[in-house]
Amino acid sequence: MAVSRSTTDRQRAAAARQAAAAARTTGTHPVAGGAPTSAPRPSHPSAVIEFRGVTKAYDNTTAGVHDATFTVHRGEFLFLVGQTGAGKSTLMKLLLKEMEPDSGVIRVAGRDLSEITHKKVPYYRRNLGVVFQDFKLLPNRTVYDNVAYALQVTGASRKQIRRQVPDILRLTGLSTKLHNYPHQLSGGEQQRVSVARAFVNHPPLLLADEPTGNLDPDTTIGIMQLLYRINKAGTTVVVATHDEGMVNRMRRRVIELQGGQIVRDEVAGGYGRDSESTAEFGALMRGEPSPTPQRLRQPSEADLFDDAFAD
Ligand SMILES: Nc1ncnc2c1ncn2[C@@H]1O[C@H](COP(=O)(O)OP(=O)(O)OP(=O)(O)O)[C@@H](O)[C@H]1O
Repeated sequence: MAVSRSTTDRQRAAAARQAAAAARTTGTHPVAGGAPTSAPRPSHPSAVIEFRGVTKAYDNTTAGVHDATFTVHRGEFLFLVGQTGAGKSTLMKLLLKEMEPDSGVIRVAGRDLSEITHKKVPYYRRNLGVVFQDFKLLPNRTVYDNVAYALQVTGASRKQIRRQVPDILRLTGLSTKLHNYPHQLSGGEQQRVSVARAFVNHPPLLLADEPTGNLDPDTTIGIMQLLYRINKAGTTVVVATHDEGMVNRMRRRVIELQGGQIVRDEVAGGYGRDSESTAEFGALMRGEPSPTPQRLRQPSEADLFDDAFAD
C-alpha cells in the first residue's frame, strides 16, 4: 500500500535536528541501560526508536505488524493511530519486549532488543514509562505508595522517594489525594496517578496505550496537558490512540497503521487521512492563508502548559 507523504525529506531532517537540539538542551539521557560510552550507537545520533522491516504475525492469517520501518528521534511526540485491530498495541508490546518480532530489527537507543536477555528485560523496562487505558494501579496501595513503588523497584533511596514523589504528585495535580486509594478516585485522577507513576523516574521514553480511552473530554485535556508537559521536559512520548480530538488538537507526528502496515507518516498530522494538515500544507505551498487556522495551529504554551493544572 502506498504511503502518503505530506512532508519533504528536508522537513523531516529539520525536525530531527530540532529534536536533537531540544534533547541537548534538556539533557535527556540514553535508554536501554548501560553507560553512554558503552551503549551501542543508533544509526542516527538522536534516534530513540528504530523499527527496520519489523513483522509480527499472530498466525498465518493475522498480521499484527507487517514490515514496519520508522525512526523516532529524541524529544519527538508520536501518535500511533488506526482502526481497531490495526496493530497499534502489537507495536507497543514489541517495544516493551512483551513479544518478539518474527523478522526485522527493533532498536531502542541503539540497542537491538533481541540482544536483551530475558533476565535483563526488567532493567530495560525501567527506562520506559508506561501508561495503559485501564490504569493498572495497585488497588490496596494509596496514591503516594503507588507512585513510590515505581521508585522503590529501581532501588531509589528513601530520601529520593520522599523528595520525588511529592514533586510528581504536585505536577500531576494530586497533592490533595496522597492518602486516597484508587477506588476513591475518579477515572481521570486514576489516570493521572498512572502518568505520575510512569514519569516519576523521568524515563527517556514514555509509552501510552489509549491513555484517554476511559475518560471524558475534559479529563482527556488534563491528561493531554500532562503528556505535553512531560514531552517538553525532554522525554520522547509515543501515544497509541483512537482519540481524534487529542490528535487533532496537538498536531504532532502521526503514524497511521492499517492491517499492520504503516500507511501514513506525517510530521504534524491529524487523526484522519487527507486531514486538514494536508490542505494546510498545500495552502502554504501556494502562499495562501491556512484554510482552517484555528484547528491547525500548533498548541501554544498557553493552550496546554497552563499552571491551572498543577496545585
Ligand atoms: N494475542 C493475539 N493472538 C492472536 N491475534 C492477535 C493477538 N493480539 C492481537 N491480535 C490480532 O492482531 C491484530 C492487531 O491487533 P492490535 O491489538 O495490535 O490492534 P490495535 O490497533 O491495538 O487495536 P485496538 O485499537 O482495538 O486496541 C488484530 O487483527 C488482532 O485481532
